[in-house]
Amino acid sequence: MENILELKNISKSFKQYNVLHDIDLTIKKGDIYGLIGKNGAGKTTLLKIITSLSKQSSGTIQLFGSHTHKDFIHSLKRTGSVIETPVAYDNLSAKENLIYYSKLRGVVDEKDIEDTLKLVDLSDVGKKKFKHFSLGMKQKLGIAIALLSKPDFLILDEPINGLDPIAIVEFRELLKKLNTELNITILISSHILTELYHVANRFGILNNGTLVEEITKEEFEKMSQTMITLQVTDTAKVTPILHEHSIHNFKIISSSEINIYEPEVGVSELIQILMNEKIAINGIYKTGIDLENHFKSLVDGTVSTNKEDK
Ligand SMILES: Nc1ncnc2c1ncn2[C@@H]1O[C@H](COP(=O)(O)OP(=O)(O)OP(=O)(O)O)[C@@H](O)[C@H]1O
Repeated sequence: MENILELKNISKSFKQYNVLHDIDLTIKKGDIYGLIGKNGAGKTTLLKIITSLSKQSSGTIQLFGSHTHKDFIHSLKRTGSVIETPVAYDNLSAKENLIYYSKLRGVVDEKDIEDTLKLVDLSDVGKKKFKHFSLGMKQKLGIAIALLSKPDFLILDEPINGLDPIAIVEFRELLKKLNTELNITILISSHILTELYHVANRFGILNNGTLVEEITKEEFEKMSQTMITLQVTDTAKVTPILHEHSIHNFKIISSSEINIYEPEVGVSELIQILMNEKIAINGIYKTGIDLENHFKSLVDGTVSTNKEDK
């Protein structure tokens, strides 16, 4: 499938302070890609680099397959973005703002403006000025402005931040509509994991400027059904044994607990392997893991599991 965006070894430093480290990230056509990271992880910095609002210290960006800087700048025309807070004129209504921005961008079709207002569900807000909009309405207008140039790729920085539950649901529906009906590929950042889980099909987890994992929703769902938690006296003795049996996909949670993510390995098989090696098992169970716990395990090295579920 066509790659919309390909980042290779993107790093960014502000003076001596390294904010992004060797980011490799790929977004495919049709993706809703959720970039997850705690406050300060580097999400905005990365999105600014992708949209050319900031320059990387090193590394390459390919947008719509661009090979030269000129191609890249040209490809940016196919990209719409709302970075940080949505910007519009306080004393203008939704429609007046769209008319203003459409003139600025050379889009003159009045019907486009009406269609865009309808698409983001702002047709009925009349003469209400932007400064009196709710945060959800402001986010919608920000997207509407970005949509005026009919982008193939939309980049949204923390659009869910601060929205009330109803606005979140509406927002999710809007993103799905843009993705499925208008074939717009979307990159959306957030620290609200569960909200991205409902809307994204692929996730990149950013921690302290490093992309610690890229995972599809499908892979995650498979993994979440197949995690085995193993409790032993000393995990250091167990890890070489796991490797010897071709079990490589695991995470050491503490000196006494390991999570194993190998769909092919069953609990009884694992018990047999450990018994043969004379390892005492203090506990072993299949457990569910949700995106939030997975995120915690990657960024803090801690996972809380619901042991009642076994
Ligand atoms: N212009 C700058 N000069 C120096 N440091 C900066 C600059 N811009 C960002 N940083 C630092 O880079 C780090 C990452 O910031 P960034 O805004 O990208 O994080 P974020 O993941 O978007 O967080 P948030 O959700 O809080 O916006 C932070 O420690 C921030 O202080």
